[in-house]
Amino acid sequence: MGIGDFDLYYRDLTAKSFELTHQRHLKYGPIFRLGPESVSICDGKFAKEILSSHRFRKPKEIYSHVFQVFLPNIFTTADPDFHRQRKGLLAPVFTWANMRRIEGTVIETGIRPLLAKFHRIARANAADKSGKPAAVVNLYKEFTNLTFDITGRLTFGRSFNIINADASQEVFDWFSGYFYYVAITRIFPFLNNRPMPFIPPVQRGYIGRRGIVNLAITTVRERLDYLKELDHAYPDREAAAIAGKVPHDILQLMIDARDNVADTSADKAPPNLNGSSAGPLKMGEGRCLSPEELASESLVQMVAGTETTSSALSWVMYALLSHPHHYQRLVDEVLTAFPLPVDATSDSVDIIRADSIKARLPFLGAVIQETLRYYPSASTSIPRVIPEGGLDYGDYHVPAGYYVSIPLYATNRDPQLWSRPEEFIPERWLAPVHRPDPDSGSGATVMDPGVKIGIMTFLSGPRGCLGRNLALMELQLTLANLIRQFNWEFADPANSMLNPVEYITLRPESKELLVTLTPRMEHGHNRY
Ligand code: HEM
Repeated sequence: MGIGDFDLYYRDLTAKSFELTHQRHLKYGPIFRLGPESVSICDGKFAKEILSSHRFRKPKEIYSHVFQVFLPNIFTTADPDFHRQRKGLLAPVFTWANMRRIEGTVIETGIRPLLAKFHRIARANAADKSGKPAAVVNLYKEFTNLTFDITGRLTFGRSFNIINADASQEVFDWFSGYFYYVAITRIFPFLNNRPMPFIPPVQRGYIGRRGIVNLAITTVRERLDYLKELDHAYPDREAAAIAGKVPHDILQLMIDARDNVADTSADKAPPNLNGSSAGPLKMGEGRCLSPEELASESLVQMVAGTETTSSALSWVMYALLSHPHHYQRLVDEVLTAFPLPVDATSDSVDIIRADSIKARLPFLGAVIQETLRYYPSASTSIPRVIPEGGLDYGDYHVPAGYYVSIPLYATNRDPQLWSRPEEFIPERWLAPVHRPDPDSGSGATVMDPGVKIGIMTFLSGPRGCLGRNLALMELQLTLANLIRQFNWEFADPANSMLNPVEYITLRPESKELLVTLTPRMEHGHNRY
């Protein structure tokens, strides 16, 4: 272990690595040495070049540790051929057209139950002696439960129903145990992969990992058995779909996905869960994912897609409530575009859909983008291995084999790309803003260069986020509908400041975003 490693652990332990790296870039410029064999580069345009191809590979040991719960998968692989093939199969699953297909599932599993729960809470409050429907909830926790239920339903084919659960669910404990385990075994690798009954948190993580792997395998098996039965009952899949028997979720889209390359050799056909070959694929069908590969991809989506999205939801609400004029502008936009019918009741009010939200709520889009810039859910530094020939940046040459890290939080606040980067300004996404010229003191009114280049929050290039469209759809649906149906305020305005900390994702240190909700229908005809 070198001095650089101590620095790395120090930064990890503070949970403020994102902020420390940002401060160092402001002090030392766009490049500095991060460790004995690694550099950090904060330069949006250059980062895009690095990420535009597979030349700068993922360091296998770092990625497999966190994201390889089971088999190598799209997230953990460092092999360009494996990745190209897997992304070729999975990227079409996450197109907007497919998001529309699964939107109903997202609404029924997550958005509607959450709205109903908030109405229930308000109704219960109104029934007590205060008579007021306003009620306090911890939005951070509610959003964690929401995205857990949605991703679980989409990738495991079943809702864990945590939104409505009174007690913690076993599966939720498995995942949280696993996340904690990953954090500990990263610092103490010798604890990895073995039962540790005398160290309860490690043992919990060990059990958690076994639990989620078994669950993923069982889920895929059950779905494949179900589809076999369907094939017996209906002449073809289209007839089954018309009868409403084909599930609308990501698991199904992954099962149906084929790559463009026809592969007729038996030895390349995917093995089944018992390890034997599933037999040759039919000509022209292309390769599909084996059951084990499906289980592995479902798992990594669960790991990569829940806390990232719930963190983004919490930070949007926090940013809005900390900037009441932005909040008010958004409320006006939502209620003008989608007024509540005067006789609306909590049960009858419709849910606004993603296409209408995108078309009619531009300020919401800007607020989401600005929050993803300002509080990137994955605020960490993204490491890549420098290929043969080394890396030239300005006057510097960094040798092959070193790591280059791209700090997402710092790049999203790079003054070269964003005017007044430390301010939360959603308007920058809609219209030119004043960019002061540091030399002349004057300036110009132009679009921020960062708007054109784009935020780094989902990364970019071939290794960019697979679930970006899904995350954006979840954000739009949740925020538009929550803001339309309820008014939101900090529960304790005098103590509302949150301290962001980084534990893989950026979250409030307290794990709390305490807010008061008041149903808007209360002011019309409908009452509790
Ligand atoms: C606001 C929410 C999200 C954010 C900020 C986010 C961010 C990111 C980032 C920064 C990466 C690159 C990581 C790296 O290379 O180290 C990534 C990759 C990935 N994300 Fe997301 N993500 C989000 C939601 C999701 C969702 C909902 C899913 C799926 C259900 C998902 C699945 C993945 C996968 C599979 C990869 C690996 C892609 C590849 O290597 O080709 N993410 N995400």
